[in-house]
Amino acid sequence: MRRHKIALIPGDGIGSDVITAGREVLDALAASDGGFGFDFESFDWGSDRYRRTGKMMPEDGVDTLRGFDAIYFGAVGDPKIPDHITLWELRLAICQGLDQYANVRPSRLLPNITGPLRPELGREIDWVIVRENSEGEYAGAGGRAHRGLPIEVGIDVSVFTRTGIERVCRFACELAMSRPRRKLTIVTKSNAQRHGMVLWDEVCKGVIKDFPELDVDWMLVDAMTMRLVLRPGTVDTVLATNLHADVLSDLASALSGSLGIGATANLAPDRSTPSMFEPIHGSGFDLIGKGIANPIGSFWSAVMMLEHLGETAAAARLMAAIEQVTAEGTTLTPDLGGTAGTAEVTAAVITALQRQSVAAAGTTRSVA
Ligand SMILES: NC(=O)C1=CN([C@@H]2O[C@H](COP(=O)(O)OP(=O)(O)OC[C@H]3O[C@@H](n4cnc5c(N)ncnc54)[C@H](O)[C@@H]3O)[C@@H](O)[C@H]2O)C=CC1
Ligand SMILES: CC(=O)C(=O)O
Ligand SMILES: [K+]
Ligand SMILES: [Mn+2]
Repeated sequence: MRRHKIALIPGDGIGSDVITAGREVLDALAASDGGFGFDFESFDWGSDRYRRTGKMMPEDGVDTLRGFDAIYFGAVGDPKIPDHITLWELRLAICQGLDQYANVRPSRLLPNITGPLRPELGREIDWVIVRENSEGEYAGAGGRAHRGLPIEVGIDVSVFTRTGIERVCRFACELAMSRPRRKLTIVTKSNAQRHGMVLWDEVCKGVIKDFPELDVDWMLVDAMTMRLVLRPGTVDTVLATNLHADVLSDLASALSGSLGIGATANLAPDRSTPSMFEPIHGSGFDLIGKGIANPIGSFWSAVMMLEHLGETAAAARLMAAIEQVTAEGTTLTPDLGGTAGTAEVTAAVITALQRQSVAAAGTTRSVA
């Protein structure tokens, strides 16, 4: 039997709810498949640990993760601890430490879900956003000085390197080429940001020469928000910087129904380090302890993890089960207009998995 060694990092708030749910679904999937299994190891890294020890994770946390096939992550963030501490000491420490430079975020309307767009426009959403995940605006370069004085200053420096742009652009081109429309939109703000963003455009112009069949267009990020809303069908694969794609992907997720649906793969494409899979949302301060967080984003992220692990048939089965639950429409969380809790949606997906035949799963579409 194939065994996959998975590090579970539920983290904070609703991250913990949706990873508990995701693990249940993955266990049910493995049990009904019979060909593979998971060796899960759960880590208590996050804000409670920070309160106890002063650290979000141990000093050698990133090295501990190197021994796993993949990481399944919830969310980080606590109402009582500054967000920049929690994010930088856990999620960004892992993504940067393991050089997971390609963040992949698919969006489409799941069956029977009505997003905020008019139905004929909403149905056109079928996007994958590729977010540069190692540098750019979130490189962490900068500093503060003269604290508390009138001359106090805070500086964040965006860092764009030829290597960083080149590798993520090549990744996005290959991903776009693997999709039927072979279409890539490259997003920057190279009118106002005249150094790093101009380098971005120049490097990408060089990379796309290796992909003559790819249909490439260029957008400034402000206009891109307009295009996602008004002409969703003209967009397929999108490449953008760390900050721009962070913002665009929350918009994309909301346009496809809810922030609770969006899925992410933080990929280390050369596979020399493990990749990390998580819903795009955060720890959901307003939902903590209510048991109503939508687990679909974490399930869809599990689909991406299964694909990465080579379990493509199981990935298709899980996606089909998610789609069956949204299609039925009777067991949805409040963000999608329903009244169910996280546990009920989880149970519904497990029931759908148990009912489906492996043959039927072979006809479902893949994630990206
Ligand atoms: N990758 C990560 O771990 C991320 C962490 N954060 C952190 O999370 C904390 C809260 O940040 P916010 O900006 O409020 O973003 P958030 O994503 O936690 O929540 C934004 C809104 O979306 C809703 N929402 C999010 N996930 C949902 C789900 N599964 N089901 C239903 N509704 C859902 C929330 O109720 C809230 O109204 C902060 O500490 C922030 O730094 C934010 C984004 C990503
Ligand atoms: C931190 C954050 O917003 C994200 O990973 O999307
Ligand atoms: K998350
Ligand atoms: Mn985000």
